[in-house]
Amino acid sequence: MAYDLYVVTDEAIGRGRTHAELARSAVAGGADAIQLRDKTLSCRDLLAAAHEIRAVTSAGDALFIVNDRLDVALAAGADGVHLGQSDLPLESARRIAPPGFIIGVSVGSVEEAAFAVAGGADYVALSPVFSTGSKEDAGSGYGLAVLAAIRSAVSVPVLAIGGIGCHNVGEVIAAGADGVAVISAVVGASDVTAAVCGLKSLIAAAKEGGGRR
Ligand SMILES: Cc1ncc(COP(=O)(O)OP(=O)(O)O)c(N)n1
Ligand SMILES: Cc1nc(C(=O)O)sc1CCOP(=O)(O)O
Ligand SMILES: [Mg+2]
Repeated sequence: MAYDLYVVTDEAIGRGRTHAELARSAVAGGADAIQLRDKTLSCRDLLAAAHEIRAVTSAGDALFIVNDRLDVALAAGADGVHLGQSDLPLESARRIAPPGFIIGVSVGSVEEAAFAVAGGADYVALSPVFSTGSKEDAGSGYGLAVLAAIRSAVSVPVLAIGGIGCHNVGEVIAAGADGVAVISAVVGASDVTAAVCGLKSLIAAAKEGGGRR
């Protein structure tokens, strides 16, 4: 599973574009994964958006992950779900999910990362690595040293999210991230496809330069 660039959709900063429109443009630019994240929609409307993104990601060979909602992820045939520390416990989700279903977990420390991996997480995401305005309760960033420590401690893909853009993605990869998850750097851009292309190029260069996977 390649997670180089994982785009999280957000209509609130998407310049009037829908989740599906944002996903379509991001996949066109080469996004490896799309996450549907929306705390405002009804379950029915979230499922409708999920079905649309499932169609877009299947056509474009990108992974489709749903934030928080395992029920919606399963109903839409998504590839996985992303769970935070206060969401459905990983153990409970794994008991319900089918074999091969991807479960990603937000972590803020080596300890949380090790616990998530021991519980069967398929990837972990340092959340946040830098401070961000895209999530009110994200808190200040944990930083690159914690990212490097998590990379050294676990065997699953390690992502980072929070305040990542063209200006700092290289150092995030150099610090050990296998990939990055972004919102505003892509969905806040006037040209989503070009923003994805730019980030993908920077990630590839950083991995090539640092001999990373
Ligand atoms: C890839 C990725 N990493 C972290 C998060 C944050 O998830 P969570 O801690 O559950 O917070 P909310 O996104 O639910 O507000 C994420 N969504 N995706
Ligand atoms: C969805 C999310 N979760 C975070 C966490 O720390 O748990 S930070 C974040 C938002 C990331 O947006 P941007 O790429 O615009 O900084
Ligand atoms: Mg959550």
